[in-house]
Amino acid sequence: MSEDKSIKLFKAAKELNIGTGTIVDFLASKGFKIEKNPAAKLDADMYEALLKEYAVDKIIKEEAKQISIGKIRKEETVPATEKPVESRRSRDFENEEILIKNAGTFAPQAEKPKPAEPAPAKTDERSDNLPGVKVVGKIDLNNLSGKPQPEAEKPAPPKPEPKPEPVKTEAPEKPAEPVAEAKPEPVKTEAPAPAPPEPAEEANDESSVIRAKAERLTGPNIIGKINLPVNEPKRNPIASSSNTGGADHKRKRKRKEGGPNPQQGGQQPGTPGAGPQQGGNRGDFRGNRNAPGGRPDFRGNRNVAPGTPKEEPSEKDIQDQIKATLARLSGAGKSGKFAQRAKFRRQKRDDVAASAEELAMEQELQSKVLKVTEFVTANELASMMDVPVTQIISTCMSLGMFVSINQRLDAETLSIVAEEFGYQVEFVKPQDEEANLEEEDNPADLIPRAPIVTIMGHVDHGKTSLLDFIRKTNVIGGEAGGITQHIGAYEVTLPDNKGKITFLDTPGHEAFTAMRARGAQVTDIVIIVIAADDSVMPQTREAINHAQAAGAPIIFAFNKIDRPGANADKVREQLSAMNILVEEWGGKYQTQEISAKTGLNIELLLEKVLLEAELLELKANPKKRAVGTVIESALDKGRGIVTTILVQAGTLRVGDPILAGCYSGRVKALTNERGQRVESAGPSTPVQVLGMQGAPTAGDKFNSLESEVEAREIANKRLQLQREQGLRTQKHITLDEIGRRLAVGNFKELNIIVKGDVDGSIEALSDSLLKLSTEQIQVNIISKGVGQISESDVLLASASDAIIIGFQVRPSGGARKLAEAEQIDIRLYSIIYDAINEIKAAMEGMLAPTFEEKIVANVEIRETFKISKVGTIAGCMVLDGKINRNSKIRIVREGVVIYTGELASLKRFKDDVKEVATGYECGLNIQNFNNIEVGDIVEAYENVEIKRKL
Ligand SMILES: Nc1nc2c(ncn2[C@@H]2O[C@H](COP(=O)(O)OP(=O)(O)OP(=O)(O)O)[C@@H](O)[C@H]2O)c(=O)[nH]1
Repeated sequence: MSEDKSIKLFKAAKELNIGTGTIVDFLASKGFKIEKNPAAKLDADMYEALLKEYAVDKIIKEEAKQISIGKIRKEETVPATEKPVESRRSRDFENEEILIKNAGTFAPQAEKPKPAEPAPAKTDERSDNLPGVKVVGKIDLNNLSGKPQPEAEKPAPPKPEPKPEPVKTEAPEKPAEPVAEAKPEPVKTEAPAPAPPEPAEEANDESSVIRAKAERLTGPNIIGKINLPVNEPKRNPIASSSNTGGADHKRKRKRKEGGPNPQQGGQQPGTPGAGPQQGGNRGDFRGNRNAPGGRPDFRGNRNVAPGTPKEEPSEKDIQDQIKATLARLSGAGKSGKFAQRAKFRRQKRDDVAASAEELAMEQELQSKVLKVTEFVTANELASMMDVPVTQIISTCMSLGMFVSINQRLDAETLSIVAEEFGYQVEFVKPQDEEANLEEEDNPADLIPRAPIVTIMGHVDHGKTSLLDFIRKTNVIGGEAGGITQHIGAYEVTLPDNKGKITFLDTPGHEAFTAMRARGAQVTDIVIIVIAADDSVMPQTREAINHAQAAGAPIIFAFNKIDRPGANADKVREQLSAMNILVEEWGGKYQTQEISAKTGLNIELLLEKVLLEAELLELKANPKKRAVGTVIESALDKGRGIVTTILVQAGTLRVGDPILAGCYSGRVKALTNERGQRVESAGPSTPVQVLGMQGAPTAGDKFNSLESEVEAREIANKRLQLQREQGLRTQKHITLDEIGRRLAVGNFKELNIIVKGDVDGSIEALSDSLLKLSTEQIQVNIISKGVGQISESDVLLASASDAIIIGFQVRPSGGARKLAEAEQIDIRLYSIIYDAINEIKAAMEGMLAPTFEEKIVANVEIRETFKISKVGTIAGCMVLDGKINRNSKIRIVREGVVIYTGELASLKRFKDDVKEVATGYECGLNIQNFNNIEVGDIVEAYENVEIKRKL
């Protein structure tokens, strides 16, 4: 391998427009030994052999670049070229798919090379056919990049070509137009490129060789200016997958990618159908970035990417970059990916001064996955994808949506639009972004914590009694009085320092099912109360399901065993029928027979809870910033928003900045369930917090943060998202839904604004109201919140035709006046069921009434008289009821209705009367009906309006 005459494998590949794998294979078949390393050098013999074999490919490539199709045609050139073209074409068919894909853009160059690549046998034919063409060989593919490359010239010793790159750029564009005119067969499109190959000089000789087919290459040629192949990385992996001896497809791909890379890069992104401009733009964009980069290197093994500005990357560079690129492409595990990225960047820094940052950005941009939260605006999406926002808007229009620049798009639209531009969308929830809110635990800091217990069960089975009993009787060492405050959770200490248990005081009312479900999520252990004098009821099953879904161990408390009819075994049996086997029967579920009323065995029950907790090995780290769950939040007259939270880990202290749901704040004061001020609250401690700036929802995660500013920022972000989501989910109904409603007819909506004192009640009330929705009336809760009914609530109600329901809250003075002025209905309640019932009644009032037929009288016909011009007159007796002159009537003869109509007259003696009551005689005749007979019954009826019930 002499220094000067030798040429590196990748350069030869580039020059000859074939894959390195192909070269290695070919050389091996000719008895040459060469490594697969792209940096391996070929000696003169090898290169000559290659040249001989693959001259055609080279020529094709050159032709593609330099042909100005129009001229060529004029000059003719058909004869010589035709043959080769055909042979190529036939080969091309195999690659058709691939070619077609590229056709849109760089087809000309890329395709041409492919045909040549296939089987070695074919290449032979070509070389035979194209002896004259060989002259072309001298053209440097390197020039494609637009810069004359000295190296390129060197490598092509046989025919050094002075041709500069500019030729290439021009060539592609020109051909485009001619193609359109040319209108050769579609298949040939690719062929044309090869034909026109040579530069000016060669053109003369080759002109004969060139075929009209060149036309096809036209349109897409935008390529010319692009330096780097954008998609190369993707292709590369594919190409690389095919090793040296690979099948034809593989080679073909390689060629496409390898040879024409610079241009292809630009085109690839765009699908064939896509506007060439777009594709080209992107290509350029990326191309530039990638140019220096690892992509070419990635190929390293087989094809070194053409047009790499870098000089001879070292082995190590190549290997590193291959790894980095592979990692990027495979989207492998984050850590790996990041590590690779970092490495990749570092290398760049060394190799290409000042390009490190650019590279990082490039990589971000290369990534085809957009991480977005739902509802990014059209403009943001456009900038993320680096396309003009107008394109986003027009894409949306094509989807039938008219969006403005700043309009936020929902998840579905985002996905569709991004896909349209070749991107994938990954939705990131704000929580995900904030995953680091909680500090990591150091195992050494973990200490046991009290279990958190929820009591569930069917209505009236004794949950409240049990909670009350525990609350009242468990008094911490000597303190008088039990737990007086109801804050949604409380902690009890068992006598003799047996331990502590935290109870979630979730009511068992049906309307609170939603809350209970949440309760189960923070709950470690569930006590399910079943009245022993009753049986397993629907809500018992529901409770069991909730607990099992939450993966919480269950302890059954068979309550009311003080009652005579109590039969705990019957309940055990029913449980076993549900596949729940209690301990006494060999199962795993602990049970305890208790009486919540007398307090019997409750201590034993609590000990079993502790036992269960012991098995769970509940631990938490009290040393970190507090993390917990909101149990309840309420508006307190003197204190503002009072939030009960359950600290699950860490310690909450007065002064801590806090974040819960969409609200932030700073702990002003902490109080326990006894109303006592405390300075801090550790794991498993329920505590009331003053200082939140808004009322979070029960079940929201609670965090204490380092800075209040950070908390506020996150809260604002969440609030914004929530508002947007609320807006979106509120009033938007689908066309289908509208259609369905129209079909139902008389569809009505009842918009309600719910305000209340306690978050839990608001939730429960809202849920219950929503459940009132029927086919005819849709209930919408357009707003709900803790606090006084404000003027803005009234304005909202006015704007959306809503009524306002206040649960344990009152309107402000201003709101009251405004409501009067706006005629907004404000209803105030203290009992959830009252609210529900009244709304239900109101909804019934909204329903169009139905009419029911009511028979008001039966009249027997005793005599008939026929009077000319008047018709048949009947003498009758009112058997029952009262017949009215305006009543509708039916004639019933022997039990069969023979006519339905109206009275023409109703008389008592000779006088017209309005009505005749039971037991009186009367005369009547019937409109348009004279066929009445003695013995017929005239049945008078009315349609009575019946109010509909829901
Ligand atoms: N005899 C007897 N009565 C009990 C016992 N436990 C509860 N009760 C009675 O059963 C009724 C219902 O008890 P609650 O504690 O209100 O039942 P609950 O499950 O909380 O009912 P909801 O709150 O409506 O879901 C009350 O009248 C209690 O006095 C008990 O152990 N023995």
